[in-house]
Amino acid sequence: MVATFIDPNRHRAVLFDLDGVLTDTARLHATAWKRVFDRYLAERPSNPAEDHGPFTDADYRHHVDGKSRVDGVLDFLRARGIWLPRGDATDAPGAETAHGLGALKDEQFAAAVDEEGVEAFPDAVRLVESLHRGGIATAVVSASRNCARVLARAGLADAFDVRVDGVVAAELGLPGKPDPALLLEAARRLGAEPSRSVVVEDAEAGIAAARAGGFALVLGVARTGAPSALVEAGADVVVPSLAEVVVAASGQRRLSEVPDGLEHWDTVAARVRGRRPVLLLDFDGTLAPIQEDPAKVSLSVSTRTALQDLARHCPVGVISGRDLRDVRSKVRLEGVWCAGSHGFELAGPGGEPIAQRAGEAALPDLDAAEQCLSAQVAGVAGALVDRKRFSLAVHYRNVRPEEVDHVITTAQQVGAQLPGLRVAHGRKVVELLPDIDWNKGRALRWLLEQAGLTDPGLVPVYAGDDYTDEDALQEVHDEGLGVVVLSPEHGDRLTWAHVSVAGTGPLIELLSRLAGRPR
Ligand SMILES: O=P(O)(O)OC[C@H]1O[C@H](O[C@H]2O[C@H](CO)[C@@H](O)[C@H](O)[C@H]2O)[C@H](O)[C@@H](O)[C@@H]1O
Repeated sequence: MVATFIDPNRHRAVLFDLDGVLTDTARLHATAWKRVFDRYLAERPSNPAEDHGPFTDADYRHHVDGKSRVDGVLDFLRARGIWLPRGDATDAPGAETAHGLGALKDEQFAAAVDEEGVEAFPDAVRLVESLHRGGIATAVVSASRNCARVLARAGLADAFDVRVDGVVAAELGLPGKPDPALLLEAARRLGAEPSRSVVVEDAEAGIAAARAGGFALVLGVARTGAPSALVEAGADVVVPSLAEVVVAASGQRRLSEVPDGLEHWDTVAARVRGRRPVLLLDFDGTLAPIQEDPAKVSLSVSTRTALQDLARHCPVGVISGRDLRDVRSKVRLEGVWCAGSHGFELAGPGGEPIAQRAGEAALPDLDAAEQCLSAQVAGVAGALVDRKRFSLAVHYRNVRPEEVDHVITTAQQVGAQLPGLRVAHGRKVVELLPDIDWNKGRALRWLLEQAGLTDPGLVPVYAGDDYTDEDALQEVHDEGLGVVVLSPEHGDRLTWAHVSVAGTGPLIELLSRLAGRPR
């Protein structure tokens, strides 16, 4: 699972599907279709060449979702061996044509909207608001002729710069998804090239349309179903919720654009400006290379020797996702501060615990998540549930590829059900953490204050490799130096780091030069 960034430097517009992405109306559509098709198929004279079994969720996703009403009727019935005439818009609701059945479904959908109302998904509303703050244009693009009405019922009537829906499609004679015509029309109206626009979709037909239209980023949302169907349809990335989509800030860059710190020492020197460094370092993937078994990770002799030497010349701290006791037992260096559970627990250089109560309220939810996930993923070979005092990791590095989705989805669902927890992603790991405004960045600031290391003659330097390190890299972005340790697992994601290094060896070399202890 990859953190997903919308980047104002690259993306000019984001085009959203409506039902299931912005509003909770996909289930109203699915229910209305089911009523119409189940009744039609039950009343149709039996025929061995036709399948009259009930309409299923899979039928909705594969044949109907995202398409125009008429195309949905024709495509679904064709899959059941039934060819209906198309008819036209004058057909009465329930007439035995695609228009007739489509009109009947529309009556049922409209009644359901009136009876049940429409909710906008809060994660979608937050994303649209942050896109507007970031100066990125937005459109809603839907095959539905009910689009304006649904948006109004959800309180989103004025939330988008452009709307291209089933009404516009009929006026312009545009084909529905999976043809890209509606998306391309929306991009044209926004004045944004598809190659600089993002499409957010939950339907296979919509994903295929975005792919065919050459859009820069095709983002699938699998709020309930399995992400793999959307990946197969062509999504670049699939998220379980739009809360995982972040609008990048202007200080971030792609990993491929970050200069190597050893080759561009001038960049490092300009940030440090002769100040004494305070070295704050991530552990896994930074000080110790990634391994299949987290328990087998250790500092190499040369890294240990170099760190011990550094710790004698400048303040050093390790801020890890591991349990505090675990990371301390792996670091075992005199004079080094250690923070565990992504900064929710801290020990001073002599090992003395420093009270930090922020995560305590979440302990019952972490206990419940541990119990639940240990039971639910216990049967998956290679899955590992690792409880730390203030977080829970579900590792899938050693899980067979076809079972990875299941492990990720299960962990995310458990995290979403427990109000005290939030979900974060790391390298082949899903982490459940206390849902409070505390992270490695806040922990870094706290550590500097606890240790009395806020003197202007000091410069905080943070090095990390993973998504959870970005909070700390952001924290040092304005005043300090951020170093990202590259790995092939990253793709070309965004980072707050100023410079990169190619691995632990080059990192130690860079830190040693910084501390005036060149190796
Ligand atoms: O903040 P960190 O010190 O980087 O800790 C983050 C997680 O690191 C560990 O998992 C990662 O490293 C494992 C060993 O190389 C690897 O098998 C796994 O795939 C990685 O995600 C650790 O086990 C977790 O508890 C930490 O949260």
